[in-house]
This record gives sequence, structure tokens and C-alpha cells, in this order.
Amino acid sequence: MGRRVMQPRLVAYMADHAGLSYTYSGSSMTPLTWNAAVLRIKERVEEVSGATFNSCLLNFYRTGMDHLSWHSDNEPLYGSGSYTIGSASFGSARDFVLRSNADRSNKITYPLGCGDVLVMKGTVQQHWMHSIPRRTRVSGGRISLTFRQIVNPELC
Ligand SMILES: O=C(O)CCC(=O)C(=O)O
Ligand SMILES: [Fe+2]
Repeated sequence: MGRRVMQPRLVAYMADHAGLSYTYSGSSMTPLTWNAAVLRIKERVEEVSGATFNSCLLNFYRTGMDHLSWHSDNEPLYGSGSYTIGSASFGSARDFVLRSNADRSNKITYPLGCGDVLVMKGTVQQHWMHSIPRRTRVSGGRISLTFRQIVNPELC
């Protein structure tokens, strides 16, 4: 709507090259170059998931009040069929909640702790949404690195 809205968390974006920009909520993010620590984590998540990634969205939830609302990562730049998104979590544990589109009462909660890796694969983005709900009792910070493979860079 052409309005600036504060994100309820801090974000950064890294990718293989400048052509892999990332647009969401109407604003475009120019990728940073890979940082050595993030690259090491990327290699490990690639090993665990059996996928390869060329971009990463990093989220910093400063306290339990920072959150991420319901969404699915189904942008056409990742392709239209099945694809894999792998994430690594650090810091305070936060609940990652999946919710079925067919039955919104069908929810699955994964408490993601420090060092946990979560792999979303197949067509999960078409059939489920996910969120990181607010948790008033969590005072510590959490960082998640969500690795993705952009296959249609012309859509960036
Ligand atoms: O912080 C998380 O684990 C989830 C992040 C997420 O869903 C996203 O960046 O799209
Ligand atoms: Fe997501």
C-alpha cells in the first residue's frame, strides 16, 4: 500500500550474487555477500537436507515479542513444484508452528532449539503455512538462517 511498516524482527539477506535480490512486503533487499560463518552453516544444512542453496534469509528475534506471522514461502522464484528450504536455529528456543491450509485447526508445533535444523521439502509450501508466534515468557534472542534455492532469478 506504499506504507512503511516496521518488521517485528530484524532481517538480513545473503546470496551468491547481486542478481538474486529478494522482494517481500513490497521492498527489495539487495543481497550481502556470504559471511564465512554463514557459509559453514549452509554447507552443513546442505549435507543434512541433501539440497543446495544459493540464498539465505536471516531472522533475528530480539525477544519473545518479535515474531513472524503466518505465511508460506511459495514465491515463484523458488520454482512451482517441489523444492527444499532448510533452516538452522541459534539462541533461545522458539516454537515453529505449521498449519494445514485444508484444515486450519490442524497444527504441528516444533520447538526449535539452538543448533536445530528444520527441513521443509516437497510441496509443503503449497499445503501448509508456518509462523513463529509471539512468546511473552521468552526474553532471550533467537537467530534463524533459512536457506533457499532461487531457480528463476529473472523473477527476482
Ligand atoms: O525463524 C524461523 O525459523 C522461520 C523463518 C521463516 O519462516 C522465513 O524466514 O520464511
Ligand atoms: Fe518461512
